[in-house]
Amino acid sequence: MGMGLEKGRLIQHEWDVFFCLFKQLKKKKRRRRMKKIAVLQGDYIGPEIMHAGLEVLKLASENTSFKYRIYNYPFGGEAIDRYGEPLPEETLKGCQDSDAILLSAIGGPRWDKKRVRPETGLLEIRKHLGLFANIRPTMINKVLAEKSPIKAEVLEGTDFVIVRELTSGIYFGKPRELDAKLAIDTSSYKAEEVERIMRVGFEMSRHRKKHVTVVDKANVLATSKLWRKVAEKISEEYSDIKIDYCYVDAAAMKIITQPNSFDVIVTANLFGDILSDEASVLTGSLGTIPSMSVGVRGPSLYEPIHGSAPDIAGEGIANPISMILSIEMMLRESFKEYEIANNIAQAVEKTIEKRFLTPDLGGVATTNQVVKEVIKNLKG
Ligand SMILES: NC(=O)c1ccc[n+]([C@@H]2O[C@H](COP(=O)([O-])OP(=O)(O)OC[C@H]3O[C@@H](n4cnc5c(N)ncnc54)[C@H](O)[C@@H]3O)[C@@H](O)[C@H]2O)c1
Ligand SMILES: CC(C)[C@H](C(=O)O)[C@@H](O)C(=O)O
Ligand SMILES: [Mg+2]
Repeated sequence: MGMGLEKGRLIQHEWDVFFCLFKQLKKKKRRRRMKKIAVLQGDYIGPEIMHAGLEVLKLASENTSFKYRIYNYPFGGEAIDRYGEPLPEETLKGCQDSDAILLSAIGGPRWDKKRVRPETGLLEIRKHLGLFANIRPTMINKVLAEKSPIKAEVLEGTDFVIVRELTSGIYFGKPRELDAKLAIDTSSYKAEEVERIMRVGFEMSRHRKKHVTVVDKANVLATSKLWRKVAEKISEEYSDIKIDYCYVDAAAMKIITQPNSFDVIVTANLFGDILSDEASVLTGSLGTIPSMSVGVRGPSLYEPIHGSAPDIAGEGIANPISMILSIEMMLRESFKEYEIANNIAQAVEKTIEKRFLTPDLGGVATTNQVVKEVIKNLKG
């Protein structure tokens, strides 16, 4: 019996080793698997900057072990024209089935008076994929500081991130009504929605300057009062991190006058939308800021914070940096491809230093010239 047991143990042990190796092999294979990237090229300048970003991705990934395949799907205005809706089933399924999603920008005057707007598709995809946290970094380098309308000494040391709640608040609250005499929007937040976005903010801050600022309107709004209550509770779990509070009107002023006083700003959907466009002024242009939207599970979505810039579409002068840096974020966060991401980041930095700048940054370069320069500056 003893022997049998021993033998059994041995066999069991061999199986364990075998399964362990098998699992490791599978894991390796999974890591090496061709990644699926869903691409939503969007409207107006959307296709121009997406093309630019994908060129950089292609060249930066060449001769590396990172393999990917692009799947293009109709979305936004383009999808309304073809299918009558901004988020067709095929697009949603393709995105759900991907490893990461790249979006440029949608919308524009062409659809402003249509029954359905492209922007509805954007809200739908965020909701369907549960992308509740939108991360919008503001980083400044020397050249961008020169281009900024804000004084260099004010900008000194600025490096903050806006953590914007993305699937609730006034964007999604019910009732929503509109008739000739009355319009209603509803702002609502559940404590659990506030709690999870707070945790994202605190976790991020842990790897940064350990300072969270909750931006709200708690002197007036019930939702903001709940935000503060939840923030206070969660902050007890993060005793190493400093927390403070700022009303949104004052925050709008401080972002311009004391931008280096922030590390991680956690805020509601609408406040985050407005403050992040404002923060882009610090960097000299809206065309420089990337973003990432993450959920509990499933693929994350990467997109510039700006819109489809109809006023410059077709001129070949859109700034591609926001799109290129969104791709850099994707490589880092979804694929852990730090080397390729770092290579792209340094190539963008060099391109800016060498003053290859589009007109929004006071330069004369075209989108293509910037892209060519970024590619030239890639190492290896
Ligand atoms: N995520 C998105 O897809 C998204 C985001 C914001 C706005 N929109 C939509 O975009 C459309 C246009 O909106 P808008 O004009 O208010 O805002 P916008 O962000 O498109 O443009 C605002 C200003 O910034 C400039 N700009 C923006 N991106 C630029 C870039 N990469 N390079 C150079 N200049 C750039 C534009 O030329 C314009 O002068 C609207 O339909 C809006 O709803 C979409
Ligand atoms: C187009 C619009 C719906 C969108 C938003 O308000 O979230 C945009 O402004 C953004 O910042 O991504
Ligand atoms: Mg916006």
